[in-house]
Amino acid sequence: MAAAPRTIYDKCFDAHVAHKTEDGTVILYIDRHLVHEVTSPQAFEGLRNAGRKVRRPDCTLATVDHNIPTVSRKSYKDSKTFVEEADSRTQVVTLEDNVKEFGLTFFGLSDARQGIVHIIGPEQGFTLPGATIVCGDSHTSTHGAFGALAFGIGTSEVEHVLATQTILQKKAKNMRVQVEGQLGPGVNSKDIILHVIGIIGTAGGTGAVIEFCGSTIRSLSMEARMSICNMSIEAGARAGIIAPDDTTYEYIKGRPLAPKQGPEWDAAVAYWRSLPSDEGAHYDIDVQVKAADIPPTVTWGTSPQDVAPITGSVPDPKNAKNETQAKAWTRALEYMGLEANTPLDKIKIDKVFIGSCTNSRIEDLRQAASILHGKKVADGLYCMLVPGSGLVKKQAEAEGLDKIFQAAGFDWREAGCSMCLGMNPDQLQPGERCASTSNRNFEGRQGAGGRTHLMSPAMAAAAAITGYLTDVRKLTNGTRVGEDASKPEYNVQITDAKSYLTDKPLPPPAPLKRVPADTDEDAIRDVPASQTATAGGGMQKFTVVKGIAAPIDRANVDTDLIIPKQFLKTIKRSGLGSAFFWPARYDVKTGEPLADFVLNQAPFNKAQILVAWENWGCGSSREHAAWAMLDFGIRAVIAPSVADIHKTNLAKNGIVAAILKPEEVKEVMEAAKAKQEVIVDLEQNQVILPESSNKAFEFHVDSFTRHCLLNGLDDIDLTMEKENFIKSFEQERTKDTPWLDGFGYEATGAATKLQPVVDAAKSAAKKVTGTDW
Ligand SMILES: CC(C)[C@H](C(=O)O)[C@@H](O)C(=O)O
Ligand code: SF4
Repeated sequence: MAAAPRTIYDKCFDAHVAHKTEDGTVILYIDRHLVHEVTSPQAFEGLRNAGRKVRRPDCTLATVDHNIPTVSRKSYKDSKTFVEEADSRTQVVTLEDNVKEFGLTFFGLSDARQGIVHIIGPEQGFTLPGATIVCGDSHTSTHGAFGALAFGIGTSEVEHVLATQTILQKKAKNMRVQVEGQLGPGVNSKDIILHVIGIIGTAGGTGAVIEFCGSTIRSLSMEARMSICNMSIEAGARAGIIAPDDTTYEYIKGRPLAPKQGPEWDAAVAYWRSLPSDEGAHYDIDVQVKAADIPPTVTWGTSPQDVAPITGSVPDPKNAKNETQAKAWTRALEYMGLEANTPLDKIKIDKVFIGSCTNSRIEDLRQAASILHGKKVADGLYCMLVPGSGLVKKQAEAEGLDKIFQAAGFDWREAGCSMCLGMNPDQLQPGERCASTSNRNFEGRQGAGGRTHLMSPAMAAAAAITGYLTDVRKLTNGTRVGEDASKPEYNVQITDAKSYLTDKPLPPPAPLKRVPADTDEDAIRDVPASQTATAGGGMQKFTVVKGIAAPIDRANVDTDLIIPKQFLKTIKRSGLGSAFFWPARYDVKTGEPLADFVLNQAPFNKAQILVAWENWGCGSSREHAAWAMLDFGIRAVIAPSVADIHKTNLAKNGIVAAILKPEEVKEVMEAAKAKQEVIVDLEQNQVILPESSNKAFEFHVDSFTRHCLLNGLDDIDLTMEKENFIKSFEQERTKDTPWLDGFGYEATGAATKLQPVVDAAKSAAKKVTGTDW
């Protein structure tokens, strides 16, 4: 019998199964692991505490991006003196130490290849079709543009990948978003993805991998495709993926970490050509979009689904489809300082940010420059341009784009995440409004009290010129913007991105013996090592929890709200309870607790359970959200749906996500509001309302997660029990896809040489027995 047709997701997933248990839990082999400073310190600490090594340093690439200043690096000597903020410095220096100790390839602040983790992977050819790619960062979905299975993970999973080069997964649903036809003038890939999120909502892709296809997607460049997959996470999806084609291969060819030209390249391309979905493959969810229906799009509210055509107006809560939406819109309008029915192009802005892993590549910069050339930004506006990597910056300077931006009045910065989330000093002040090319418009995202409108680089450039949200078509007389690279409307020389990749690679870091605590290390870190050590893995058992449940009467609570960026700068897991729900719990300006917020009121300030509406924990992969909840005392969340990455993070920390039907959540919410106790019983798989005649609602937790929760098990140990499967998978991988093995950077003059694969067996973790799952 012929094999059933498969999607590209099915193929990538199936090709990486190292082991599968009866309940469908898979040990999925990971080909590529990207690491940054925010989500890795606790993972390395966990490895260190357990005496484990990094299993595949050759498949791991680290950089600093979130915390770093974007001011000129001319005076850079070392990070200890360059990064001024103490807690940011601690994270940067901790990663520098960790890459040395564990022997990983690292692009630090003195390296032109440093940049946002999702920019540098593709740039270096580290990102390849058919590969599994993870990073402790939700926008890992970006790499799906190459036909890779790429997704964000939490810090416990980062530790799992570092130790085992695998991750525990269950198969997701297949979803297809097909976009057909030609885009109108002034419309580009950012508009496509904002429009799609507007249609399906921020929970639309929950539990699914979205394949983007259709003639519109095929016609896009790799960089435009990356912007689309990047924001799949804003659509709630586990990953986004686009089948590779000649555009993909052309982009990859010649990059430092790509398979080398010759038989290796030919074999790789032959394999990649087998990846696109088979005719007749099954999709659980299908969405069709006409390119002609997509206008230049902006967001008006505090969720990426709050989108509208720039020709439209701020919506009126009176027209909301239900009460929950009306409440959410009212709240969003209040936060954004907007009146219902205001035309969008009458909204005045204070700042413009062009950057982020969504839109800081060379084509994004060219797009913005093609609008800005010969123009000036509006009076009183602060505008910043933050290239995605040192190499993007170099290329832009060679093309003269920096001159265009600077002449227009933009601040030309160094590479990093910058004001996308403001973990560094680049932030909005309370009440400031920003036209931004980033991906999240959550409350406080770009600075406490700041207001974000998401849009494309062309639209952000148009807003910079007028000082208002602006329809870019008005500035271009309806012509297509920056599309004909052979006849640029501005006087710059378009260059080839790959010519910037020929720098002499830096040597890989030499292994470092860890310095004893309380010597030099304490001086660097501001916090003595003795106070920063955290136990790796290890979680409390969960059987039954009975207690007060706090009613969080909101949908789409994002992890930026559960714990905002300023608390992510820790290298510990503990002590975050006071930061839990900070933006809602405290006055942004005075830091005083807000008496009317439920978690500040007795008895809810002692709640062990939360009840919320759909899509709890959407957005960022920060496991800090789970740590903050745990530290506050929360052991269970009851909701109609919980976002994928966050759900895993909860489980890794012994917190149960009890998913109930909306009408059941309604009853629990009412009981919670009445201050009645609620029981979450994992042994019986039931939520019980003891004060309502023991009314019970069934919930389901997959059997492996349930087993770990009931027994408080460390899943790294469990995975290492199956190490023989991982080893044989690695042997097969070396035979079938040899280009995925063993190349890091090695200083051999100007050339990059393949490095042998490390002996993974030697780094095997200690063995445990007596568990069976
Ligand atoms: C810091 C990191 C966990 C986070 C993410 O996962 O997305 C960040 O990149 C963000 O954009 O909020
Ligand atoms: S979304 Fe922003 S903060 Fe997160 S990785 Fe991308 S640029 Fe960095």
